[in-house]
Amino acid sequence: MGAGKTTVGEVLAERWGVGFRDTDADVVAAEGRAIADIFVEDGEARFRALERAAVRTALAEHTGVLALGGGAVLDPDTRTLLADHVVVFLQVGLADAVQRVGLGSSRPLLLGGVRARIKALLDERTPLYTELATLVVPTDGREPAEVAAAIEARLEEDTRA
Ligand SMILES: Nc1ncnc2c1ncn2[C@@H]1O[C@H](COP(=O)(O)OP(=O)(O)O)[C@@H](O)[C@H]1O
Ligand SMILES: O=C(O)C1=C[C@@H](OP(=O)(O)O)[C@@H](O)[C@H](O)C1
Ligand SMILES: [Mg+2]
Repeated sequence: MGAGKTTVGEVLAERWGVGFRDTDADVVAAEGRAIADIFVEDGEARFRALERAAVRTALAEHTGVLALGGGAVLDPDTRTLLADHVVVFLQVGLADAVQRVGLGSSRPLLLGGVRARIKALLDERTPLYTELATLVVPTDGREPAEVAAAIEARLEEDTRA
């Protein structure tokens, strides 16, 4: 949340001339309602099930850049689905994340104290992100285009190695 997955994913896809897809947008399109509404009306578990299905479908039919939601990897089946893919973990510190997401209410898990909620989510999820990532890229103090360029450079280094 606020790491820049959606923003940097779009920049990267444009840079590479490939398609971009975001599982949050896929869930919203399939359900015809906002993510915040899904959380309020049906709960987080239902959202995770919809998200798991969206990740499965996107990985099967999409060949470009795919952005996931920040909590997607909480689902064990989703983690398994990611096993053979290049997975980039966009690292963000508390201060930059808070600044980026502001006080917008479109992220239901941030309701009730943005700073404290982001800290709790970062503490809880960072071990999972690190475990799943094939590439870890810091984003603090970097513009989305710089982050996209850093991902590209690191992937090229890996290809040469
Ligand atoms: N590297 C960055 N520097 C500054 N702002 C950023 C950066 N990456 C994303 N943003 C901004 O932060 C907000 C959240 O970005 P977003 O791409 O939706 O993150 P995520 O998909 O990881 O939640 C957006 O307003 C976006 O413009
Ligand atoms: O961290 C999370 O659990 C969530 C992150 C959101 O996506 P972004 O990480 O793209 O904001 C979205 O999937 C939903 O609000 C839940
Ligand atoms: Mg996003």
